[in-house]
Amino acid sequence: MFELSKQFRFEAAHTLHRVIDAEPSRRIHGHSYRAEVVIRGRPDPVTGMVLDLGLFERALAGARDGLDHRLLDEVPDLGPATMENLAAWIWRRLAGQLPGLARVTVHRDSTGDICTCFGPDAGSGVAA
Ligand SMILES: Nc1nc2c(c(=O)[nH]1)N=C([C@H](O)[C@H](O)COP(=O)(O)OP(=O)(O)OP(=O)(O)O)CN2
Ligand SMILES: [Zn+2]
Repeated sequence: MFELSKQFRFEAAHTLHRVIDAEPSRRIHGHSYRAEVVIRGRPDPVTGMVLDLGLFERALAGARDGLDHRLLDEVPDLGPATMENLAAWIWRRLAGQLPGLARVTVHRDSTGDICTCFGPDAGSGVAA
């Protein structure tokens, strides 16, 4: 069994309702995100590939386009623009296109924040 992964970066703005740091979080502000997508499978005996990385990249491009340079509050079906919901949104977006999808991890490198989604029921309050 193999794991094959690919990453993409996106820049996005959001607001959040929080108990702490409430006022600055409510204002529109931006973050740099990095998403890592992992699929699990066995290499095809003819091609030697779990999945052609070019096809992998094409699938990720659609998800990236839905998030990059967006106001995340306005992204359909995302819900509150947390890292948890971003990981779940990317999962839902890719699940139909990437057989063997195993996990989606969203990183905010500037603050060391990392969130991993392992399946479709991981979102909060948004129907899968
Ligand atoms: N469980 C979660 N908690 C928080 C999330 C989240 O997605 N899941 N997100 C936030 C906010 O995005 C918040 O803006 C992060 O705030 P903070 O850690 O203070 O980092 P900065 O805004 O200072 O980050 P910079 O990129 O350095 O500006 C909070 N909690
Ligand atoms: Zn934020």
